[in-house]
Amino acid sequence: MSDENKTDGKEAPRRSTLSLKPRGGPGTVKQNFSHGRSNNVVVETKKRRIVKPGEGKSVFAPKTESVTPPPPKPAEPATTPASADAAPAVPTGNLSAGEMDARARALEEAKLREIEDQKRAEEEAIRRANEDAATRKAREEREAQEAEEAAKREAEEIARKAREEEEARLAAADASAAAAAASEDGAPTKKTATPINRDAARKPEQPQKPAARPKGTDDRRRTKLTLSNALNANSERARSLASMRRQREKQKRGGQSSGPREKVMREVTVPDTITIQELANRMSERAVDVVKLLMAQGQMLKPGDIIDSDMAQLIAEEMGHSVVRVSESDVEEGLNDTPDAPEAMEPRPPVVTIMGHVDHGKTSLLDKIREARVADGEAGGITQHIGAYQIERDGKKISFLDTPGHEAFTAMRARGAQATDIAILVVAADDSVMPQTIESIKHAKAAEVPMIVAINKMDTPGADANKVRTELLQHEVFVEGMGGEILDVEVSAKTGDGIDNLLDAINLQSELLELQANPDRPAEGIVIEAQLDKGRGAVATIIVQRGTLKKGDIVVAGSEWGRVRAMIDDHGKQMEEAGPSTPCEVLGLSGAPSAGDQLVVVDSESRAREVSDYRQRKARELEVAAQAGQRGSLEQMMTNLTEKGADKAPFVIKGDTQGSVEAIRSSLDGLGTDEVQAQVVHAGVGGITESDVTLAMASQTPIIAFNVRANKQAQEMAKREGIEIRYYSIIYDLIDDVKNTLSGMLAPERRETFIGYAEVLEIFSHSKIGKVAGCLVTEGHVERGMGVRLLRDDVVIHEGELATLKRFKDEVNRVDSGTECGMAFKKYEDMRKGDVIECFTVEMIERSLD
Ligand SMILES: Nc1nc2c(ncn2[C@@H]2O[C@H](COP(=O)(O)OP(=O)(O)OP(=O)(O)O)[C@@H](O)[C@H]2O)c(=O)[nH]1
Repeated sequence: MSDENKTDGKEAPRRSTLSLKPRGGPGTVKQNFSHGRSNNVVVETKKRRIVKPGEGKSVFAPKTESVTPPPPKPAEPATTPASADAAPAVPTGNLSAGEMDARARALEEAKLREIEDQKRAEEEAIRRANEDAATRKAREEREAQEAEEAAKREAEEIARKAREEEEARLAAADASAAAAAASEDGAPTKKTATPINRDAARKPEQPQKPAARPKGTDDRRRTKLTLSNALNANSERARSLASMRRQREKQKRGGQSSGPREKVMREVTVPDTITIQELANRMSERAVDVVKLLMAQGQMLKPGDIIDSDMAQLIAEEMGHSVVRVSESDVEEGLNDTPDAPEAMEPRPPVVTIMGHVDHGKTSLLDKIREARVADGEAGGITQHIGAYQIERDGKKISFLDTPGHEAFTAMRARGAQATDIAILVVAADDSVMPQTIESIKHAKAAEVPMIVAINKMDTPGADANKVRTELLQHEVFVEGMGGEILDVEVSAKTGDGIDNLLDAINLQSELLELQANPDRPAEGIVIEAQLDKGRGAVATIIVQRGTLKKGDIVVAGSEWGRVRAMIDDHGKQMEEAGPSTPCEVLGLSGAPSAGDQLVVVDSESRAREVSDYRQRKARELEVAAQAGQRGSLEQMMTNLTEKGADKAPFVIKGDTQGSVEAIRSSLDGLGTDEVQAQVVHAGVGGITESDVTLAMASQTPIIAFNVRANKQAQEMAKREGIEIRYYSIIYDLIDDVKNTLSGMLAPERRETFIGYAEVLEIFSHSKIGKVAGCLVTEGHVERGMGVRLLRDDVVIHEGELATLKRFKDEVNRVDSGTECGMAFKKYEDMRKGDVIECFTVEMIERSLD
């Protein structure tokens, strides 16, 4: 495609890029397409607009003006007129050759100048780059300061202008007011006043613009950031938009945090223990500041370390905050400390505990009172659980607690005494005062409950009630018959004689006590016994102490809680509610509480859960602390050291009730000696499960099962792993068995028996045996194979065995007193004339725990 074909016959001269080809006339271009079609396109040429010197700047003018430094300016007129001269030629569309040359020269010069400028800028950049950081920083600071000062000046200027304009406006207003007054006289005044007024009204708007816009806005508009601009030391460096924004942000922030930040004093809630980090958070302080403070006090702690409330309080107060101390135990507040109004109190039945030595007839007596045959159903005929019953006689109720008499149940007796109003001390008339009688007296006295002495088995031939009374005196129990105040009644549980007298005595005593309780309040009681029943879950035997326990109540018992699902009386009947002094079984607890725990009714499940959680946590902490104590405390370490020699027989105990487990545990503890000890690895209530077997496996211990059985899986696992499960239903058998095990572990006793003395008369040397002592047996006899000691001046020099015992030249087994013999020691030859040889035997005797 060529332009010659397209143009209308005229020959277009070939020109360079800067051609002065006639412009302004429309031309046509013919477009040929591959498929033969062609198209004529009209090409319109637009004229370039050349600005005259007077009207504005030439095309090159801005460049020369902004880039060219002042000195070369004189050269400018040469260039500018040239371009200006060329300008008038433009409208015609033709430039002369002279004009062309002038323009080319001007262009050339401009290019040269630009190159020079660039060079200078580069040199300046290098110089700046070489400038050390300190100088640069100083310069930047200076510049910033200058910028600040300039801003200040500008602001002052604006303020001044605004003031002046305000004044002018006021003056104008006055003038217009005057003009208005004058206008009433003639129109000309109005004419003169109007322009002033308009001017004054318009003018204040102008300075408001820069005032509204912060300093730098103008700069931003005015100056474009070019390299030469930026590097020109004379020109003020323009701020970038981002820099402006940053500065504004900084000012905003600075405005907020201007001056020393005011510290916020907080009320810090401090619990029993808290980590440093948490305390810092609650104070809104930095943990590092707290650590620093502690460091200054000589305490090297980390943010994650736990500190107690005292230390936390010190820190918080030191940092200027106030402290509110809360204790976790606060959750227990108000649980059972609400007093009852005297007018709400009503008489309540007495709770009577029957105590005494084993087999003195406690259960039989209670049985007679209840007319039920409880004693028949007991394993081995002994009470192993606490029983709680209520009887009604002549319209008066009496609640009874039967406690076991066996020595193992000390804790249970103590608890019985504590939960009771009156203690009945049963003493068999044919057996008199026995160890557990004495212990029961102590419990009753410790619990400060009045006693009634029931002298039982009065039907037996050897019964001697007075002997009982006299013996009781020794234990400071002064019965009525002996001039004291304690009621005593002679009874026979077998015949029923004296039972009425006993019940009368109980009623009399309870009247004296004036027992009262408020039945119209949420119930509180004490757990007498608790067990895990396979079908019924956790079952707690309780005695209500005040208030009335109802089915559906939400209760907390120790660390367990639950909704009372059912209540069962001592006859196995369901109850809807249980008033003060009523014994009952409670079903529905989350687990078996401990005997002696308080049972309290609470208003909501959340409250119950809160208290239960707190108590469980506390129990765990205690356990951990105890374990930590075992590991870490010096006292414990010393104990461990002294106990190191003792062999331990570990056991896992599972029992039917809390009380029996407790009893077994304390009995086993009591069996230990300095040499052997029973160690209870785990003790719990309920049947044996796989986890018990796992525990037993870990320490290779047998499992002691008291009145409980292993489930199928546990049985199989125990069989597979070779873990022995020993089943018992009588506590005597259990204790005897453990005793035997411990006895088996006792090291046999070494018993030495003296046989005879022989005096060394002479020392001979034998070629085969070595040194042989010629002796005379002075006492007893000496025997081959026995132990011998060499004594010199009654001091043992050597102990060993005889290598030879000769009579003349023959080896003999025994040499009697008054006979001479030759004796040699095994591996010892330093015998001397005058030494004495002691002969003895050693026996190893098996021992047992008594
Ligand atoms: N002759 C006679 N025997 C009695 C009398 N009271 C109890 N016994 C017998 O004494 C034995 C022990 O009686 P328990 O009632 O089991 O004695 P306990 O004090 O309850 O014993 P533990 O529950 O083991 O503390 C039983 O064989 C009774 O038959 C009594 O008044 N007269």
